[in-house]
Amino acid sequence: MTQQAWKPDGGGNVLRLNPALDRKALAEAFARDGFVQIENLFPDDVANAMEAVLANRTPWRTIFTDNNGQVRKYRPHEMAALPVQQSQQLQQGIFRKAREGFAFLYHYYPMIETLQTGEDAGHPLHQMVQFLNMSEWLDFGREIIGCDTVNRSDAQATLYAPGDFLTRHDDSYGDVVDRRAAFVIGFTREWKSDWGGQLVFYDGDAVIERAFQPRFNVVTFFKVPRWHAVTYVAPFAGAGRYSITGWLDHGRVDVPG
Ligand SMILES: O=C(O)CCC(=O)C(=O)O
Ligand SMILES: [Fe+2]
Repeated sequence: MTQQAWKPDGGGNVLRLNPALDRKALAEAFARDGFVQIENLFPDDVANAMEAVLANRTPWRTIFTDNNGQVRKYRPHEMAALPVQQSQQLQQGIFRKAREGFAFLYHYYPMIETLQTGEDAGHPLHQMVQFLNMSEWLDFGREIIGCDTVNRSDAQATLYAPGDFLTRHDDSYGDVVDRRAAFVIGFTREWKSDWGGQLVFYDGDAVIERAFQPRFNVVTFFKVPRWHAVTYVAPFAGAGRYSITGWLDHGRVDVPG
């Protein structure tokens, strides 16, 4: 598969990784700790273009668990059309579920699904998800996580806006796709720790092992299953938390090339 020029803003950015990453050292860190954080993942021009796409050109949808734990998805116009009373009821249901256990509310863009259906044809995130399924990324991921059999990136773009969260879970997803590692590629600049939105690792329910601040052009790989969460983004947060998140797994490769 040849790599196409990536032109989110009429420029000629070609999606590619920073060639200077010390893969061997990063793989050693992952093998030792079960996670690794990698700065400067993409060259600056790619990271900047990606940030512009996420901040300005992505038709974010809303996804959440309702009071029965059912996943609900809304497109922007559907969210906007909800009567105030109904949206307040939904909000209360989300809170009730989150109080008890697993629940979430965030914004997302399903890159694979829209690529398959032809929706938003030509959107730059489609090239991103194709890149995440090309050998440059898959070879890199296989080397970092020390698993040479993973054959797919399942991925989506996410925005955690003020009020968004994802409670504690472990990313296990049955045996069908056999996820080996999660990745979170951050495109968030100048975040303050008080704004929440940290990726947190837990030991059981009680001990916080580690918390990662949203950052720009930094990827976090972690071995799954592992208990983790995205903490509530404060109502006073001054920015959105933008990421490309996904898993390296053994799924059927169904991303059109
Ligand atoms: O955005 C993150 O930091 C993690 C997201 C996550 O855990 C998930 O989508 O399963
Ligand atoms: Fe997760």
